[in-house]
Amino acid sequence: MASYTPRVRKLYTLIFPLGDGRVLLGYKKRGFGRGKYNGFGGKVEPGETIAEGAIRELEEEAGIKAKDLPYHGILFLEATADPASPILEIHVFTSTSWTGEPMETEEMCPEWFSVPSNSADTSHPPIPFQTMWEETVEWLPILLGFYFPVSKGAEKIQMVHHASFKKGLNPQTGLQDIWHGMDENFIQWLGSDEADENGYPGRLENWTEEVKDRWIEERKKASFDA
Ligand SMILES: COc1nc(N)nc2c1ncn2[C@H]1C[C@H](O)[C@@H](COP(=O)(O)OP(=O)(O)OP(=O)(O)O)O1
Repeated sequence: MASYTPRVRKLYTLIFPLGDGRVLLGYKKRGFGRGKYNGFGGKVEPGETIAEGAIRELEEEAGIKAKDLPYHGILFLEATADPASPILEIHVFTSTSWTGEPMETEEMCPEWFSVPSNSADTSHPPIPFQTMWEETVEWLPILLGFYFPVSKGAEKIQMVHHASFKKGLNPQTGLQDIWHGMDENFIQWLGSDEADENGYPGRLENWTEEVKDRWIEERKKASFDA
């Protein structure tokens, strides 16, 4: 029987704190993604769970400690220009309850933005999609759009998203940057207790490493063959 060798992946977390009709984003002041707005997160450290890593990073970056942590999805990000590089596996959460007040830290400057919905708090500016990672623009409106009108059971909405990036000149920095432009991109929304017709579990909690790799490879092949 052929043995299964998992692909190298780096684990990251990403949290979007939510208020009534508003979302807290962080302006990244240094390092990877500097100059962009994003959720709060970072690498999962050895010995901690993904949820523990998410809570720690939110506190380090925004000064608040999450009391709830609905799980929404996984982003698989890959550099097309560098096939040997690991896949970034980013686990996405929201949070609606925390202790402390958002505050600027060495890494991030937190700011509230209005989410377009019936209950939107219009005292904040609209989400600055033009200064966010381009793959985030694909799924964040759907995630927030689902979340706000449907408060009951909203924590069940989940997604998997694969995006690959090509090398090029980054117009923002003027440098060669493998994350410069999005190449292939496919997204699947989950929300069922049943597996789909291809056998993929309807809940992310049930996705094994092997299932994740198979899903990515099948989607890539389908997009190549199309
Ligand atoms: C390129 O596409 C990305 N899109 C989005 N939305 N988020 C991304 C993308 N690539 C990375 N991220 C997220 C994942 C993490 O939340 C941060 C990066 O974390 P960082 O490299 O700053 O990790 P830390 O552990 O905080 O690093 P240091 O403490 O060593 O600065 O961005």
